[in-house]
Amino acid sequence: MSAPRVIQSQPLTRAAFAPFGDVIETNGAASFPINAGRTERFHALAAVETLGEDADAIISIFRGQPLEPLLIDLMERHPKGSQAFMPIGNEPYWVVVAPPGEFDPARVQVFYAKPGQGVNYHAGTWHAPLLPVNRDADFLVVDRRGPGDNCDTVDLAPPVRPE
Ligand SMILES: NC(=O)N[C@@H](O)C(=O)O
Ligand code: NI
Repeated sequence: MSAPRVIQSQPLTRAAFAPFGDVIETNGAASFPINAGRTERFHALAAVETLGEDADAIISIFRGQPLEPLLIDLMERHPKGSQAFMPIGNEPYWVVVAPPGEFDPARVQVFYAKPGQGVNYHAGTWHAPLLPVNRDADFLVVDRRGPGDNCDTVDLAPPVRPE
């Protein structure tokens, strides 16, 4: 395997992540009271895309493992639907993305997602598969179920090492 390309991570913010999808967090989000004021609703932080006939949205739990050695050599995209990851515990994770369209390795960016921060990849956004930083971690995942192939992959060479 060729020498890795180290990419410095950046904080996950709505503005920086906008070309790739949505950040699902309460920080900086509007809310309104419901349930007679006993609950705050942080409404519509992201929308679910399920393109094509007979497609629907499903909710799963992914138990992800860190990658050792931390070398990302594959990226994927889901052209027919969005994919959201919300950490269930308190573990940070790497978010490695590139804009939709033809994959351009020069446009790969790395975000460091803190506990409490979820992401919703828009349909077609290139991303590395789920990648906790330190230890196994569970995530609530909302994505598309439906006909047709919804996962394109591309090799990443040289591999990327987030930092
Ligand atoms: N394959 C699968 O369901 N998971 C990936 O899409 C991922 O982004 O982790
Ligand atoms: Ni995915």
